[in-house]
Amino acid sequence: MRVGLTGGVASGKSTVSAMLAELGAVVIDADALAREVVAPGSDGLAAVVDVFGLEVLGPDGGLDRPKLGAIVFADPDKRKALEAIVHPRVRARAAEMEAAAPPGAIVVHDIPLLTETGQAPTFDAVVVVDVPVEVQVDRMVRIRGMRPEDARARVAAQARREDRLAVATYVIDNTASLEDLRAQVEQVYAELSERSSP
Ligand SMILES: CC(C)(COP(=O)(O)OP(=O)(O)OC[C@H]1O[C@@H](n2cnc3c(N)ncnc32)[C@H](O)[C@@H]1O)[C@@H](O)C(=O)NCCC(=O)NCCS
Ligand SMILES: Nc1ncnc2c1ncn2[C@@H]1O[C@H](COP(=O)(O)OP(=O)(O)OP(=O)(O)O)[C@@H](O)[C@H]1O
Repeated sequence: MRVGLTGGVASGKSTVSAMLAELGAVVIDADALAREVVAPGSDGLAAVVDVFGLEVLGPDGGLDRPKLGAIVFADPDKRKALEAIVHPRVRARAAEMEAAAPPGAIVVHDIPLLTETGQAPTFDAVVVVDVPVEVQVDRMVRIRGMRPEDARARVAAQARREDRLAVATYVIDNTASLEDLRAQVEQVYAELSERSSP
């Protein structure tokens, strides 16, 4: 069974993914793959340097992610240019990882831009982690130390909350405690397990 997991930035996708993995799901994390495909020495990094120049490299030769983030979250055309490099490579790696999953596994694809990229219909079920924008911004500022304007720029680069909710099979509300979140994740996992082996 193939499950898409999405949510806005800092909504709690990674936290939910970790809980699903503990319960037995095979999780494929698009953000992690997006880092892997531009690792030092990769053709992805060479392609990024071709488009954005050597100034997006740090002193160690790796990608200066905060610097590239400041560029692409201020300019939609530049963001699209970066996505055109990263997304095809992420999808190829995700397909390889899915092919290597054990038969019968519940495979969860954690994809921040699942709604934006129109991938919802390709999954058997879509789980959306939902919080209001103010909670997203608060977590980015308070926990990650981002400037409020940078946090809002990231939110603005993503689908609206109602567009994500429109593609959800299951909605997980992550405005309360982690215990409350875990209880909802367990419930969703039980329902996915039932659907995958009725
Ligand atoms: C711009 C980059 C270098 C900034 O790196 P940084 O380490 O600060 O952020 P990280 O990659 O950990 O992403 C954190 C979150 O930002 C949001 N985000 C990332 N890229 C995008 C994007 N293109 N559009 C909207 N939101 C995005 C997502 O919610 C993601 O979960 C990086 O996000 C990137 O390479 N983005 C383009 C690839 C992409 O679209 N990734 C997202 C899913 S594959
Ligand atoms: N219910 C909660 N209560 C308090 N803090 C939470 C809760 N859920 C998640 N967090 C914290 O909020 C931050 C964002 O969560 P997480 O990293 O899981 O989000 P994400 O959606 O994966 O983010 P990104 O889009 O940047 O990849 C983390 O520091 C996490 O520990």
